[in-house]
Amino acid sequence: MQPSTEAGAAGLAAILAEPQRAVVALDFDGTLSPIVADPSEAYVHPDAVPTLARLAPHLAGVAVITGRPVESALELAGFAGVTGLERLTILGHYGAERWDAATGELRTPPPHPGVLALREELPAIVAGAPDGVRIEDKGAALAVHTRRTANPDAVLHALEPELLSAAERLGLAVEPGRFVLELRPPGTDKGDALRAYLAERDAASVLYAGDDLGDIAAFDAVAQWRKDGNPGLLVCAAPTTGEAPVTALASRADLIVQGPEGVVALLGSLAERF
Ligand SMILES: O=P(O)(O)OC[C@H]1O[C@H](O[C@H]2O[C@H](CO)[C@@H](O)[C@H](O)[C@H]2O)[C@H](O)[C@@H](O)[C@@H]1O
Repeated sequence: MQPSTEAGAAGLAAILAEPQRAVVALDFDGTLSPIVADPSEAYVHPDAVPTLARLAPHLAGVAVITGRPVESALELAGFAGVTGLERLTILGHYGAERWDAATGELRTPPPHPGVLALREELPAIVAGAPDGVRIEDKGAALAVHTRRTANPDAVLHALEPELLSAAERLGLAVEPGRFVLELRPPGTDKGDALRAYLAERDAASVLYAGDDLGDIAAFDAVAQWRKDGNPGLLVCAAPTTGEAPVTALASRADLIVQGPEGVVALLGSLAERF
């Protein structure tokens, strides 16, 4: 798998030349985990964990940067206690939460009062919505999903004004995604999470792979990292559901792969080079 851009080729070359200074950072849903109708029924690609376990020991670190709570990613993927993943970090809730395999320590933010209030209000907001609308209670955030409705785009669009107004009133950030609108505490995004992780690992190169709107901030962080003279590789995991890829990712990616299958194949091809 060859990057289609010079910058991407330089990023890949740097990762291969000095893997012990490279960070691989990955989104979860749509990137390691195939998109399914019900978030609670998500699963990781069957080869994802073994492939990461082969790759990670050669690297400065591997981070899963996700909108999910850490515990959800841990439970769905079974990352804990896997030999080879001792240097894995999960940055959940867009970086507000953190778990390190090395210590098993989970750091969670205090509850945001806006989320506590929204939890009470949200059932009334979605009460008149068509069948198939689901509230996902993520603990530190709440998301409204429309994938299971007859017209997911239109239903999300119709719910948007009331959700945006609740977010503004309660001091929450709005995080759009694939047939989902999430209301969450402000203050961090995947770009902030990635920048901090790269600095902490003293990384000299980075590969970031993502598929959804929440990953744009991480793409921005890698773009800035490259402007600062550091090599990086941007990978877009194109949806395998028939949905269009996120333009802001696909148009800037050095490499476009097909969903988690393609991401895992890429990671496997890297592992084989070390
Ligand atoms: O940052 P991510 O790891 O990509 O998480 C973003 C959101 O992903 C999940 O929703 C998405 O995946 C679901 C399961 O495949 C799918 O049903 C839904 O339509 C997608 O939007 C998750 O449920 C959210 O909490 C995450 O914020």
